[in-house]
Amino acid sequence: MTSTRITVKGERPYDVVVGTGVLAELPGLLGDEVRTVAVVHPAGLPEISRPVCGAIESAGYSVVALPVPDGERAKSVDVAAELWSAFGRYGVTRSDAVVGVGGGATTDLAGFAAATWLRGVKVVQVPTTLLGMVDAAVGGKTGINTPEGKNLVGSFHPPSGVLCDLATLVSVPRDDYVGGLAEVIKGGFIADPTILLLIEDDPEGARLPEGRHTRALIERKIQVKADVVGADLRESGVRETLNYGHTLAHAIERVEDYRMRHGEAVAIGMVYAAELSHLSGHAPLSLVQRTRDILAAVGLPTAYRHDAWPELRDHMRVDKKNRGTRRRFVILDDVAKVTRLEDPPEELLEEAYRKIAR
Ligand SMILES: NC(=O)c1ccc[n+]([C@@H]2O[C@H](COP(=O)([O-])OP(=O)(O)OC[C@H]3O[C@@H](n4cnc5c(N)ncnc54)[C@H](O)[C@@H]3O)[C@@H](O)[C@H]2O)c1
Ligand SMILES: O=C(O)C(=O)C[C@@H](O)[C@H](O)[C@H](O)COP(=O)(O)O
Ligand SMILES: [Zn+2]
Repeated sequence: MTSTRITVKGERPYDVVVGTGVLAELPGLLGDEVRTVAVVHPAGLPEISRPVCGAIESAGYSVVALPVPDGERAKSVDVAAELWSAFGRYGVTRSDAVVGVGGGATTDLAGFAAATWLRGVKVVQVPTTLLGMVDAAVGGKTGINTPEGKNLVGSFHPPSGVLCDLATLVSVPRDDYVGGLAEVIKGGFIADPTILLLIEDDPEGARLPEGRHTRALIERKIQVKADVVGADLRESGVRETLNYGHTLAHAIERVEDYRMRHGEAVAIGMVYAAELSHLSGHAPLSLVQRTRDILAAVGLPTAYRHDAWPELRDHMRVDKKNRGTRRRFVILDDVAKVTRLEDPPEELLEEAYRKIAR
């Protein structure tokens, strides 16, 4: 299988490499100056970290494998502090590097640890879930959660490269894989309508790493993300579009104490954002229906608890897109036509919630 390279532009451009056998590129990305490489990986998945450590070791680097808790539990200040201690103990210097291997939670944490250690060391990301490949590992947004909310502490720290080994996707649990489809579908709604057509053509296949359109979907979504973050790394404009559906999603994740998958929360959040787009007079009703249909077709949720609104409304107040007391939402005029809803009235927000409540 040949590899595809998608370049992310910016101050220091880098490539996202998609294919199999892509770990061969690791030494080239680490370069000659690096001596010690800290490999951050989920503790329970030695089979995905072992080949990465092997590729680094056999290229002559000194490898420090640093296991972290699985999934979202890794994104805490305590786990970040453990990594800082380990970096200190093993002598990770400014000319060394961190490699993040795992799902989006692990790459967010690894990126954050790399961004903050010695004020920033090199990081290479090796995402091993669909969501990690098409979204989390690309674009340099790193972060951890705090008791107040999702990703509230973090930094923009682009990787030197992203290696997506498609073979790793076969062991991803089905629900985690499908969760990643929410971010793929988001890419369709905000920028690339072909993504929606490919999923609508074969929703069953979209749920599988070996699906007919899987590779095209992965590459197209990475291209959407690369285009956006290449133009606006620090989210001063167009990057906000990647947050479509996330205002409610992050509030749901917080209410669920991070036990709901990010992708599932994003799916519900996108139905809410579509309802908001329609109720505010921006998008046609057909956009709301299409959102529900495509998400349901791949098995993603489209509704949430009817009694959760007061809690969700409060959590949405800490969203990063807000400015002072002014609340801001990413909404659509139509597919691939993104706009913002500035300070909508409380009643409108609640009315949109009623449409997705069950
Ligand atoms: N930084 C960004 O721009 C960005 C973008 C989107 C999402 N995110 C973040 O990404 C996270 C969600 O990522 P996710 O969906 O990958 O979840 P995750 O990292 O929790 O991974 C899901 C599960 O799959 C397991 N896993 C990973 N690779 C595997 C493999 N190859 N085989 C078997 N199991 C494997 C993980 O250990 C975990 O249990 C959230 O924290 C979200 O906030 C960040
Ligand atoms: O890369 C971005 O920018 C995104 O918004 C992508 C989102 O899918 C991702 O979940 C991101 O972590 C959310 O960012 P946040 O700044 O709202 O925490
Ligand atoms: Zn997301």
